[in-house]
Amino acid sequence: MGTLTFMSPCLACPKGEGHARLRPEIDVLVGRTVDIYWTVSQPFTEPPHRFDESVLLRYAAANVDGFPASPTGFSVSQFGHGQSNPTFLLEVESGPSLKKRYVLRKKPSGEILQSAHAVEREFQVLKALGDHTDVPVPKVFCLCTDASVIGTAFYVMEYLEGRIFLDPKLPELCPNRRKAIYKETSKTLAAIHRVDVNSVGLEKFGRRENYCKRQIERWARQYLASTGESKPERYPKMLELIEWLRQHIPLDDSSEALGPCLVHGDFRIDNLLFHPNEDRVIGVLDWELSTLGNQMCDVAYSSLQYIVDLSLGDEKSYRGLEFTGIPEGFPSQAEYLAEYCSASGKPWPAADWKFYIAFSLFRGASIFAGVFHRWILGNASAGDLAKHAGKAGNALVDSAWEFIGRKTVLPNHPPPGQGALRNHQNESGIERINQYITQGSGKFVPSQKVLDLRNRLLKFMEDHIYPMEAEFNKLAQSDARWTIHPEEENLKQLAKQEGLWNLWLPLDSAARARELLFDGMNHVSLGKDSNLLGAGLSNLEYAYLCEIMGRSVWAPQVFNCGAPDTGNMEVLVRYGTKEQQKEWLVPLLEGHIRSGFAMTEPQVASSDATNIECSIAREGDNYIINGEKWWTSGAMDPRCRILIVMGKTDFTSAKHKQQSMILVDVTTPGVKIKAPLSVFGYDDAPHGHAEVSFENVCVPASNILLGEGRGFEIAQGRLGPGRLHHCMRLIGAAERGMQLMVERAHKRRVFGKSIAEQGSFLSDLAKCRIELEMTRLLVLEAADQMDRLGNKRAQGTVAMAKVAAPNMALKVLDRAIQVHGAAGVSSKTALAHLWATARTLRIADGPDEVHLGTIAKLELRQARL
Ligand SMILES: Cc1cc2nc3c(=O)[nH]c(=O)nc-3n(C[C@H](O)[C@H](O)[C@H](O)COP(=O)(O)OP(=O)(O)OC[C@H]3O[C@@H](n4cnc5c(N)ncnc54)[C@H](O)[C@@H]3O)c2cc1C
Repeated sequence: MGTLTFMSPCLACPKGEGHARLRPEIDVLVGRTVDIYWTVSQPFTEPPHRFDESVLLRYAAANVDGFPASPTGFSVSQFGHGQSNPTFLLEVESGPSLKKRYVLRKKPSGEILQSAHAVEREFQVLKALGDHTDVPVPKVFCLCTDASVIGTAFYVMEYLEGRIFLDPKLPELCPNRRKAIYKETSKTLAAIHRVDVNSVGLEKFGRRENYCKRQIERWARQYLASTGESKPERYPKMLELIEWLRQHIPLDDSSEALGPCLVHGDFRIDNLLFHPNEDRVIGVLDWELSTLGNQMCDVAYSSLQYIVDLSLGDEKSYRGLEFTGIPEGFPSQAEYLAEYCSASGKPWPAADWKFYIAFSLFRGASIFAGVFHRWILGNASAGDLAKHAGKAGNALVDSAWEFIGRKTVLPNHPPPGQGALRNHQNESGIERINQYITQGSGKFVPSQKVLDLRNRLLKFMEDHIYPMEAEFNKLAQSDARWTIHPEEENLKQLAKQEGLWNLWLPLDSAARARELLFDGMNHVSLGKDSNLLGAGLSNLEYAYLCEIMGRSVWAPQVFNCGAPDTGNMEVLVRYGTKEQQKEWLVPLLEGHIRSGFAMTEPQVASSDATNIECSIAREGDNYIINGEKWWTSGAMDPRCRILIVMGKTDFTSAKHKQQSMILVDVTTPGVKIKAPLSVFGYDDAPHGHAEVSFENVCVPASNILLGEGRGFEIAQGRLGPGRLHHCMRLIGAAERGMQLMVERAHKRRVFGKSIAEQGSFLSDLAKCRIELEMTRLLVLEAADQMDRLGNKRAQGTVAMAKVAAPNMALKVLDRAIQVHGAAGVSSKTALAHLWATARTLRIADGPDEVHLGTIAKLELRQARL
């Protein structure tokens, strides 16, 4: 056996160093199999653990299954010094070549704290798990509580051969194996957490409720006992941390509704025994601190290596992998958690992650304080390294405060790819849709290309959009609301670099733009402009992506997929001349400028565009425009440079031939952006919906689009795909509502139960999901029909989607608001703004009644045929 060195105190053990991980460094560091269950280190010599081997032999022969009845040899040796429950290897021979091995674990001799060395509990949990679950644990044979056998209670268990990895960075493994080992680690933890304690007889194994609260008090007491007068100095930040933790205990900590949950209490990679050759766990060890409680504490504890390095030493920063660099092949913290959530079916812990990590660090700091105190007293069994424990403890406290101070600690959702796509999380549907759209084949199963884009988009949202929402909102409510947040422009560049740019541009329109603007050059020859023309997607393909952008009101413009720009660009692509395209379409495609569409007028019912009164009169080589517009979305944006104005060039011709559309540079004299309008109090700064007046505005005649009297024709073209985009985004808005609703329902307790347990909520939630899925299918169908049949023949289905989508989103968001109580109507969540936006789309996208009229007319026409 190799020599033993102290590595790190076990942060779960009340005695700390008494439970220190002792390592056979040679065997393990080179990654070779550690050939015994728990490394044999020292001969059976330690005086406090002496006992009569012959009595033990007799007892074992009578009580241990398969133990040789007449052994020819029997030896006992002790595993690594320092374990809080002394552990021994029993080797028994019953013939020249027949040797059997067992492991015995006992309480320490002498006076002990009963609660700290409860081998009876270890035996109980190992037996329950071994007999009834697939959690890999060594098989236990017998528990002996008769002190006359070896002096204290003990149990005997199976001896397993395998590997223990003592360094969580797994330096001895290649990147692929590291990944596999961590995946297995998270799956094993999930297997423990999935155990139904009632059905395996562990329902009385501990108290579930108020676990964190009790733990905080326990470790706070320990810290106070180890520091202060005539002891090591107290660290004021530790006292503040205790207070912070008391104030931030997660709501579900007191929930009985979650039922009793098994907690390992010391779950970390070096308590797992891996198969000698395969990357799978064959035994979870060290159950001394197992109990019932809050399982997220186990999860956070098992992730601490990302935040801190717990090994003691000189001149250390104690900084974890997030600072020192994540080794190749290693999952990020979010990926590790995603695997765990996927395997356990637990909700994504972003909301309370600060607490759980801070709590684990606090517990560690308290243990280190104890170790340091004992070192000063001269009785630390961790040896000389314990002299660093004081500094290490304070470093953990500093890390906790640094972590608490971070803007974000986890993305709002698990990262796409790996386990997250299979996540059972939240029952929110966000991951459910990932499940069904990524599996098998069928009409609505997107191609691999779309799935790749979708995953990249999801990651972009997690990494860049959700974390910035609060910041963008803050600026939009400040005095500087009509300016652009610099980060928005940075994100646009990033989206462009990542190929998440102009994805809305349909394949056929892109082909036309390529022809006119780039003389038919293909993507490759376009070089740096290669993604200006989108990704060559159909409307159906874009639907899967647009939906994701709809989850945040801030997202679409970052990808240059926001309204009204997409509709305006579509007009320019389809109906613009080469010159018009060069002047306006290119900067729009590049995202350098923005645009507005000015049709609606305050004095006439604008849902019937034949009422429009704005005049566009030809004078020589120019047109003179006079009129009042309102609700010109985007006109307040400082980047807005071009308006497409709808007006009448001939008040006398046929009803649908009077209207024309013309391009107007907003800087043209006579254009007055008068004031922003607000929607339920939201002025949507810096985008805005403006009142605009045109007073003798003179523009070149070449600014007319398609020709005089062609306004209606263009409107039909513009409002096809462009308006379906609203429906796609509304699906995303509703998904966000579902997700927030479910998260809230799990957390919030009313009248003794969580909202998630209230019957009325359950039925409402289910109905929301049904409506959302029906609407999603309708929107996908409409997009598919536009691709296959063209915009005109798809108009009935598009009209249905336009009515169904905002109405569905309103219902879902309204329900989500209700579940949030007063917070739901405030600006504390994204719900109120999403709801307000969805409500406008029952009007802004053409009133429901107009679409219903279209649907009904088609239905009647069909019946006549
Ligand atoms: C947030 C927001 C953004 C907007 N952005 C733009 C923009 O960028 N550019 C732009 O030009 N306009 C924009 N609009 C205006 C929008 O297009 C119009 O509000 C819409 O076309 C309806 O016109 P109206 O407001 O004049 O309502 P009206 O035409 O006066 O209609 C009022 C109501 O009459 C009823 N009605 C209408 N037609 C029928 C029918 N056939 N049968 C039965 N009842 C009917 C409906 O209940 C309808 O809501 C926006 C509006 C909002 C709220």
